[in-house]
Amino acid sequence: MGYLWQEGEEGAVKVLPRNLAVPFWEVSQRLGLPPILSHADFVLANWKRKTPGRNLDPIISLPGGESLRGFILVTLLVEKAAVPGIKVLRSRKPAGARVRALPRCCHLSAQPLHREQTDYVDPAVFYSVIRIFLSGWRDNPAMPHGLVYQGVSEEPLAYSGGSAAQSSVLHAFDELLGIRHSERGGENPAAAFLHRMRDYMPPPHRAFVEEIQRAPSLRQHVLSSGNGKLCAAFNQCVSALTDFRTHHIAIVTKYITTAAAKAKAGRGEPADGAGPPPGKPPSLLEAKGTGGSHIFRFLKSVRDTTREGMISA
Ligand code: HEM
Repeated sequence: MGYLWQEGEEGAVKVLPRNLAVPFWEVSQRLGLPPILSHADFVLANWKRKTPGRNLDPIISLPGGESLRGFILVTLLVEKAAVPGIKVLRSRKPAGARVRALPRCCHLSAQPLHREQTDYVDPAVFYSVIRIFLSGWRDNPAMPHGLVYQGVSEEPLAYSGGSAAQSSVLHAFDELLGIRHSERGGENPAAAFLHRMRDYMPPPHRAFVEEIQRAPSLRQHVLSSGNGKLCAAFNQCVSALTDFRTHHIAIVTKYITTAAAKAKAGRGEPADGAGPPPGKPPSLLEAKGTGGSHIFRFLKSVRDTTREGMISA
């Protein structure tokens, strides 16, 4: 990603030389991941302890200094906060017990997102320095034809950039609660995007999400139980997930929309130590996510479908 984007979006490299492309391709094939930086590489596997039992540090880095470190580690904390929920989800306890245990776990995931992201990641650094390095070469006007992986394919290949949309956590909770983003009337770009993001998950994570999708419907179980307490617990989970997505929209507004406006007005100077922005602040992806989706239309549609997953009394 560093090699590709180091000159900014106007100087993006269109051909990845053979000595980088071939090993990258082969390692990715072995891992069952696409040959581009993904959530799995950048967050899930990208941490080490500074010293045994002490705080964490990322293993691989990109420009962005302390803000990059914060961005990686806070995202990792959200994953960690979801662990109790995932454990409940995997447990063999009866469905009712699992629904009752879940609301507390779903709530946890939102906490680090809105509190700590704001404390540790400078929006100007995120927008002007970090973001471009997460960009992909699919649906990206800076690289409309994709990237030629020399020695792998003569035709350019197109892949979406790294995004927490590739995390299995939200996909797993959605499947568990029966929140089907695809049911909002046939062809739904948000659903198609989210579904495509599963190709960027490590194969066991993808298999886990698909296993939950195939399992008997928890929602149906709660509905047919006629048990008010169970319905309330189920709705608390849906509500926690909706809140998480609402907070996330606020984060994206701050880190992309407001930061872009400040950068345009020349008021978005990254703090010292973040490294220089690669070229001009990126503008081509202002309204689009790193995965190429139209950000707010996409995020709001996903949030609204989540809310619609509530069971009415
Ligand atoms: C500076 C902080 C962040 C920014 C600017 C940001 C930005 C975005 C954008 C633009 C998208 C749209 C999809 C794409 O094209 O990539 C997205 C999706 C998503 N992000 Fe973030 N994000 C941030 C932090 C996080 C964190 C910490 C998490 C938690 C793990 C997270 C979870 C998600 C999820 C799950 C989606 C898919 C949509 C959904 O399921 O609601 N994001 N994000």
